[in-house]
Amino acid sequence: MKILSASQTRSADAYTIAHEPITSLDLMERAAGALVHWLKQKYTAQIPFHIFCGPGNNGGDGLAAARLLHQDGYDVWVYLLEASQNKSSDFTQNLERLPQAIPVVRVQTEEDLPAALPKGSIALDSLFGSGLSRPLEGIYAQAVAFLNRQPAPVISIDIPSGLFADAPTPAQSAVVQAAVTLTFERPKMAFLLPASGAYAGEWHVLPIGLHPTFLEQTDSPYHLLVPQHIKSLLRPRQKFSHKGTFGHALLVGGSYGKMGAITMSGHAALRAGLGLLTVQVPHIGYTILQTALPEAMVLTDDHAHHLTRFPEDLTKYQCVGIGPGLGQAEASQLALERLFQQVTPPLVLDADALNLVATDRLLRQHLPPHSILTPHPKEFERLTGPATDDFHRLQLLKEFCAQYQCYVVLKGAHTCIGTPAGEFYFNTTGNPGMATGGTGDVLTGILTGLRAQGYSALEACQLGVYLHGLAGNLAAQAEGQISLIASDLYKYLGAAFRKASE
Ligand SMILES: NC(=O)C1=CN([C@@H]2O[C@H](COP(=O)(O)OP(=O)(O)OC[C@H]3O[C@@H](n4cnc5c(N)ncnc54)[C@H](O)[C@@H]3O)[C@@H](O)[C@H]2O)[C@@H](O)CC1
Ligand SMILES: [K+]
Repeated sequence: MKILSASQTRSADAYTIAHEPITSLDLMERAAGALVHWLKQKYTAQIPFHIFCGPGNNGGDGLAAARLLHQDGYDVWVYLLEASQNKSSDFTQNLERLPQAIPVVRVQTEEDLPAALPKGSIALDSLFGSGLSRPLEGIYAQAVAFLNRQPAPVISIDIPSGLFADAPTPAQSAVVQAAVTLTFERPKMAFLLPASGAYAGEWHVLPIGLHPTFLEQTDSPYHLLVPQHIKSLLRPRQKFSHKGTFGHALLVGGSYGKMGAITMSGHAALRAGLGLLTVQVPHIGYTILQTALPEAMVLTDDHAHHLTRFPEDLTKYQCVGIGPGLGQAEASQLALERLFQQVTPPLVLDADALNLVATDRLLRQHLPPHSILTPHPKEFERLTGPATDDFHRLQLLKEFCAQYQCYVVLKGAHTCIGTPAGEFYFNTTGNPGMATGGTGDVLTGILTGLRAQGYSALEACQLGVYLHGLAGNLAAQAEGQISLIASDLYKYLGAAFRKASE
């Protein structure tokens, strides 16, 4: 699903108004209807709503929602913050339509704000939406501070007020901290990035029927991974297939004290549907692997504690995953240099393999094209240098993927896949329970297992990050987020495949 910029959203609104056709006022009514429908599912008419409206169309949404909630028997208070002279016409018309019975407080100075919102009420934030053009100041910033002080949960309409939809919001800006954001048609970029995403709280997308032709014809490099797309990628198993049909992967890693990492990758690769798995570990890992992962074949390095060479013949493997628990011994670096100068099967590089690539110019120069790299933000920074903000990091991601013709899975709450073509795919599954050691090793295993089965690099990345997060969600449902550990992810991977194919 494409993610639109604020200006593309404005164009989508305008196109819908012109081509559906529908008046702008009626489109706002549809948006308010979707909001109120959502609110009514969640809150009974015993819950009072305090609605803070700004001067633009976001404020207009709030006013229309106030009227609809009032009609449905809810107690509603409206606070008007219209210091700006540029009131939108839909705002003005919705103000005229507001029933007399709704109390309206005109807020010009901080003193006009109530001491506090009554216990048990909900605040709706419709101060500013995607039309925000500069950080909030004066009474608007004071209203934001007021809302953020309230114990009442704040529900932001479209976007938390003060947050820029698709540009960095300057530090120290006044931004509403929403418990929930109800956003129209598409999530905003800001929700997906670490510095801004937390302001949106739990966000929900409310479709408002923007014109499908516009959505189809508009290009965006930013995409969201959604269940329908994932389902379309999954290949069902054919009756006469055999283990050779599903690929043979090699996983390379493990070092003294870090054999668990490569063992977990192995479990995950197999649970991802892989036909055959060989794991290469330092000598010390032989018994560990044969015991902990009986389904895998094991090759041992001559060295007891770390990698010094790759197998001579790599042609029998459809993918090689390198890195979990690898360590950064000089001999391992040299082995990697030799590997990169050969023709290799598709590679998945993680953890110390990435750290070695980051510090060794020769490795970077010879990075085989179409490799998949899976850095977390710190590892990514080692590869590209520091980013000044989340949007700059996306720019660095784009440049890195283009320069090295690789796929980068930048891990985070919304893991982002960067491609050589300059596209970005944000994941929608996963939870904070997965912030625990070893979950990255599991992802490497899943990606290696999928790639070896013949999924393209992009397909493997999309399926891999989505299923990894979905397994995390299913594990958290059963075990809770706090107790979730990395091995739960491959334990629930089968359930994730089942759910994704429903
Ligand atoms: N017909 C449409 O176009 C629809 C618009 N919708 C709503 O409209 C919103 C966008 O509306 P607008 O474009 O009117 O934008 P906003 O409601 O976000 O506000 C824009 C107004 O605020 C002013 N402004 C911007 N930054 C300011 C600041 N820091 N301090 C003071 N004033 C500032 C602008 O000059 C403009 O007058 C969306 O977020 C959504 O909530 C929805 O009703 C769906 C349909
Ligand atoms: K808002």
